[in-house]
Amino acid sequence: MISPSILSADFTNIKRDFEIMNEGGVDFVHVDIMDGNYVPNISFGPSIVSQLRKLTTIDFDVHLMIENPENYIEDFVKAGANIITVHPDSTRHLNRTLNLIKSFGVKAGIVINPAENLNVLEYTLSDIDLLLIMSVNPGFGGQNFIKSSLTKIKKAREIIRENKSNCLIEVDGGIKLDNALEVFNSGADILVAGSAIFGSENPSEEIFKFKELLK
Ligand SMILES: O=C(CO)[C@H](O)[C@H](O)COP(=O)(O)O
Ligand SMILES: [Co+2]
Repeated sequence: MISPSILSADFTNIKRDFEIMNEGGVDFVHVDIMDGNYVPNISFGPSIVSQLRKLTTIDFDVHLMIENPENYIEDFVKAGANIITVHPDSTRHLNRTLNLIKSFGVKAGIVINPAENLNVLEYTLSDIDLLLIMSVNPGFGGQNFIKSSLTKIKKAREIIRENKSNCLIEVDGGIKLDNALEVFNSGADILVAGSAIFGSENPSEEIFKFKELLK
């Protein structure tokens, strides 16, 4: 599955970019929320997300790169999030935050940074619907894919299989047409692609190529 990140979309022409995603039949829209504190960059908040919600019926996969995300879960649910992922080190009581997300009927996930291991899964796997593996350091679009992520994706796939879990693996950062298949074959279910799609001359064609490649 493919989840274009709108971080690299053209916000002066955002309706057009949503039409492209609607027509391209993408599986999710990846929405990156940055607070300038957990990560050294600021993107946008729930009010923008709720405006974007009017432009599509595709599920919003909301990636929270913010401190104390528990304080904003309800706002993002009201804004139209369908999946909410949080970084374990951004929230004091991870189990409580995951339960809070699910209490609104929204899917919950955790995010693993490039230098972090998968140990947190031991006591969270049964509580999550999605594991988001970062293949760049969070904060910016357009960075290079970190190769060691492939080993981590394979390990995560193995843990999920051993535990007979339905948890999906999503991979985020530096995914392009030339590494997408390797990421997919390592065990990813959902690929996030921001600059590869919206930084290209022809985003519709890029979406089509990603879909063809992953068929
Ligand atoms: O979470 C993110 C950055 O923190 C973005 O989702 C990610 O970087 C996507 O952009 P690109 O495909 O250009 O790497
Ligand atoms: Co992201």
